[in-house]
Amino acid sequence: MAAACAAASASLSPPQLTAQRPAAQGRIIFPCASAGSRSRSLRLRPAGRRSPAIRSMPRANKTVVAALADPLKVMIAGAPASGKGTQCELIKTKFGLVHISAGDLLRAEIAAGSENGKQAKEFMEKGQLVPDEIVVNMVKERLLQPDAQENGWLLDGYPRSYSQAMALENLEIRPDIVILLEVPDELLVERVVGRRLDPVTGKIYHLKYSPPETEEIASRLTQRFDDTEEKVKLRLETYYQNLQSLLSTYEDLIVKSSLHKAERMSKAAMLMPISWRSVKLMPISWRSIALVLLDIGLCPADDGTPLLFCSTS
Ligand SMILES: Nc1ncnc2c1ncn2[C@@H]1O[C@H](COP(=O)(O)OP(=O)(O)O)[C@@H](O)[C@H]1O
Repeated sequence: MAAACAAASASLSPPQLTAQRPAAQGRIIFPCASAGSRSRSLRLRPAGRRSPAIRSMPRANKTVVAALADPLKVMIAGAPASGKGTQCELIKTKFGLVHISAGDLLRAEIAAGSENGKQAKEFMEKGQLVPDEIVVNMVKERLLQPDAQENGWLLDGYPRSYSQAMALENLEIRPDIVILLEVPDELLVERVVGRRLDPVTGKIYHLKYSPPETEEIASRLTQRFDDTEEKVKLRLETYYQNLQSLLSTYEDLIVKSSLHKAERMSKAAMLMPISWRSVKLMPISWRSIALVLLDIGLCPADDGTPLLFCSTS
């Protein structure tokens, strides 16, 4: 396991899926895991024996062999302010996936003043799920667009109910891995209430843990209309009511990052039990990629707690 992890995790640079993704054989380049480490490739070929050329390579140059025809598909779930946005940025950058956030799609509808947006806002203000009639098609259409089909996708905040999960299952749209971020509620409320957005750069700040660098930035920060203590409590309630449907639909694909455990464990101790079960259950073709995904690193969040998937490069 450790050797496989090391081999896979050493290969990190933005994937070049589009240009080099033939049906049964391709090549993904991942960024270096840390400054100074060499860029290595994950060579994708039909499962089976490695070629003599690969077998005879010196260990440091060996590529990880995996069968892969399709681009990576990742789902990420977690309570409000559990860190989905931060992790999505890092995963997106590492793997070149198209980030599709259901919440962002809805906010774009609101900003555009569309009928869907107007209806959605009423539910969002109450911390409730926006009805399927609006959300399901919106997400489905985005997932089916060519960029997501070609580069793979990172779906954030969808599905949030059994019916939404089934809508994807009926279309035979399944992720390769589902990342679930677990963070204690008291931290979540504090994170949400202090969260601010810089509308110019898109950067997220926290008034206490990650304050704006200058007065000028501070003066233009905005707060999401549903980021109040009262509303986040409602959003949390909705989240927990619907979590079970996600867990049961993707039971075999879920990788959990549990913050309360992470606080007490070393990086290795935390990553192994999380990753090992899912990796074993995952189709052979995705094992090496899952190992890469799970070994990107660990670094503190703004409030000092550890997060998975922080960039180490
Ligand atoms: N899959 C979804 N189904 C229904 N409503 C959604 C969905 N995703 C987001 N929403 C609505 O948008 C709001 C904001 O979602 P999001 O931006 O993901 O933030 P958070 O995860 O922090 O609540 C939710 O509270 C909900 O009202």
